[in-house]
Amino acid sequence: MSLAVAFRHAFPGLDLDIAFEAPVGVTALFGPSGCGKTTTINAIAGLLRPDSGRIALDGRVLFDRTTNLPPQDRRIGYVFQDARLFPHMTVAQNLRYPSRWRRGAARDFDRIVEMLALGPLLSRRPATLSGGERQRTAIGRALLSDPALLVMDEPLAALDEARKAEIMPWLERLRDEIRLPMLFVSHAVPEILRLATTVVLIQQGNVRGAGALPDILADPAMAPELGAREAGALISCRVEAREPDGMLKVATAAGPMLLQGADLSPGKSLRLRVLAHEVILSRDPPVGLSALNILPATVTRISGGLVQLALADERMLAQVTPRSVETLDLRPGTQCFAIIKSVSVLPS
Ligand SMILES: Nc1ncnc2c1ncn2[C@@H]1O[C@H](COP(=O)(O)OP(=O)(O)OP(=O)(O)O)[C@@H](O)[C@H]1O
Repeated sequence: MSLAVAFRHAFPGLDLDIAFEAPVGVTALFGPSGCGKTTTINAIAGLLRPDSGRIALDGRVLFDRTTNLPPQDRRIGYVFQDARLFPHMTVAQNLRYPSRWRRGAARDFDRIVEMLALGPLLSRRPATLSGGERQRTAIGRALLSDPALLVMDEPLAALDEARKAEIMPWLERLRDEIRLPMLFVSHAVPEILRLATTVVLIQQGNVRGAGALPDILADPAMAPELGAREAGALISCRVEAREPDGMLKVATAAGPMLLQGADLSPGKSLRLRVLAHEVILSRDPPVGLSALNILPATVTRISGGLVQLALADERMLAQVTPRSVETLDLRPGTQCFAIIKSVSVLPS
């Protein structure tokens, strides 16, 4: 199951040339305001007819030279920034609305109500719900239309931080339990770090980069698109043991690491966020340092003040000055040590 998108479209001020694939999981469309994210979504949903191209969902052509399916025949569930529920209907009636003509809808209804914990809300009207509850209802309604693709256009943008935190676990559950490609338009790097499996970076109507989230994060050429402060890698690990001093020992492909303060039990899988400005490089094994996490690494790329490192199967970024690159004589293939000052833990 996947979505394949390739289209061109010319607006007076912007030529769009967009191509990417969205597999099962959450594909984040990320880019500055006006880069073409909504236009891309509209082309996929059938709300805009591109000048040329081909858009196919599970091999089913939605748009090409001879085909242009109307939106209602595309099997796309749409979740907007504002939930757009019918105000005069209860939550149950809103949820049932798209499935009125569909077989098997009753079975799906119970499953989706359970998954999104909508049971206690079923008899309420939208005006009495919180923003997060409204969005959960909108997601449930979109899923009950039996979509082959779920499109979420900045679904958290209208929510305050507390409501965002409330709905995030439901979006994660959706990602992990529903085997669908999902497009997620967002400006917010923290949302993308938590939710996305695939990232498509769009700039001025063009795809600047697309790929699995860890690969995009560890690509020095992509760092400027995400914002310099956000440059850094995402590393998978498993909790091994709680040390006598309370520190947590975790196993990564690059070697063991120690974390402070995380309240997690052995066996749990985690993702560690290692920001480029928290990594220092040394050519020799460092001694007498307070940093606990020092891992052997090989330089793979240097670009724009960022050094990409290979640590076994993992990639990491270190922010260094041109002077340090010269002094340490760093180049692809250089063996060195990555001294990691701090990491943050993301739920896996
Ligand atoms: N109907 C239209 N007619 C002419 N130009 C348009 C039209 N729709 C969009 N554009 C142009 O395409 C550009 C991209 O618009 P789009 O809404 O896709 O951007 P976006 O990345 O979704 O932005 P934002 O994050 O602000 O929502 C706009 O800046 C605008 O110049």
